[in-house]
Amino acid sequence: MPTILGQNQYGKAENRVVKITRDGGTHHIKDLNVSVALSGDLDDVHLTGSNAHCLPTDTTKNTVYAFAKEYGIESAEQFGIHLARHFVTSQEPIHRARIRIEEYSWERIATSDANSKFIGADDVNHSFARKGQETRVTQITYDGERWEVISGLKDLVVMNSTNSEFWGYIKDKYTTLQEAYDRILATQVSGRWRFNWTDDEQRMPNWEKSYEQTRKHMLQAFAETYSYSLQQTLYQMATRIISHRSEIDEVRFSLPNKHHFLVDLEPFGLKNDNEVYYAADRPYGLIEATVLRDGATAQIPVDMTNL
Ligand SMILES: O=c1[nH]c(=O)c2[nH]c(=O)[nH]c2[nH]1
Repeated sequence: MPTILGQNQYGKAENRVVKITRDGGTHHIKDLNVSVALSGDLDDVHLTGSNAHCLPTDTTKNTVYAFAKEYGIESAEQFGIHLARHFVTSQEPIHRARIRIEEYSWERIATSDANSKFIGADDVNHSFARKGQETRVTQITYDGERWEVISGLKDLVVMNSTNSEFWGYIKDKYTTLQEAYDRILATQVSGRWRFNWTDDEQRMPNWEKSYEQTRKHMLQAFAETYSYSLQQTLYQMATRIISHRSEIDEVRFSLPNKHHFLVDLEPFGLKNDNEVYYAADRPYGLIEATVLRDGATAQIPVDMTNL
């Protein structure tokens, strides 16, 4: 049956590129999800099996990462224009390039006054929280006598662009992971904290203030901990909450390790000096733990932080 090839396009979708620009101790992040769609003189590719006009999608991916290094990412628009122009002007069969970019915004985590006395101002400029993500959650249980209030948040994405190492771990015959002495540490925080308020007669916490302060202490601990593992950072985040918020006796975190892998740019003659990363989606390490005030008993269900 005769058929006619209609509109067609191809390219690599959802290239997750993270570019860190280091201005002394002050780091700037551009975090993009870049999708490339090319079209042009591609009939033969579909009809005959000849790939003579086909620029591999793998190459379009590499171009995204190489351009991040070579030209930087001033804005998503500028970056997209650069890419689109490149594909159309460098490859004769490619007549049209459509670049779609989602940009994820990050804001700096304000660190505590106490901390800034000990470290230079430069040192606190590498910790970020992703904008517009988190959901605040709470669960209230009452049996006619006692109250249990467990509150928390989920989907708060945070990143330290330095001050994270991971080395000295077990190595067996299946271990390929390279030790890291300066890596990105990023996670999507899901946390729950249990209030010790159980009784109508006791003074009720100021829930709004408690949330705001708990969130603040948690973020400050994330930003201020020089980390040797996400496990260690988790413990610091929870401990900071318990030591500053007397109304909270138990904290549980579920922290996916959002891996950022350095892109190998050497095949393109470029040196990647800890600048251009591939933000991997899955699999991810999942680090979970409960931290208790001394004398308290664990009541937050193990699986609750995964909801
Ligand atoms: O902070 C980390 N903790 C781990 O347990 C772990 N495992 C791994 O492969 N990378 C990391 N990073």
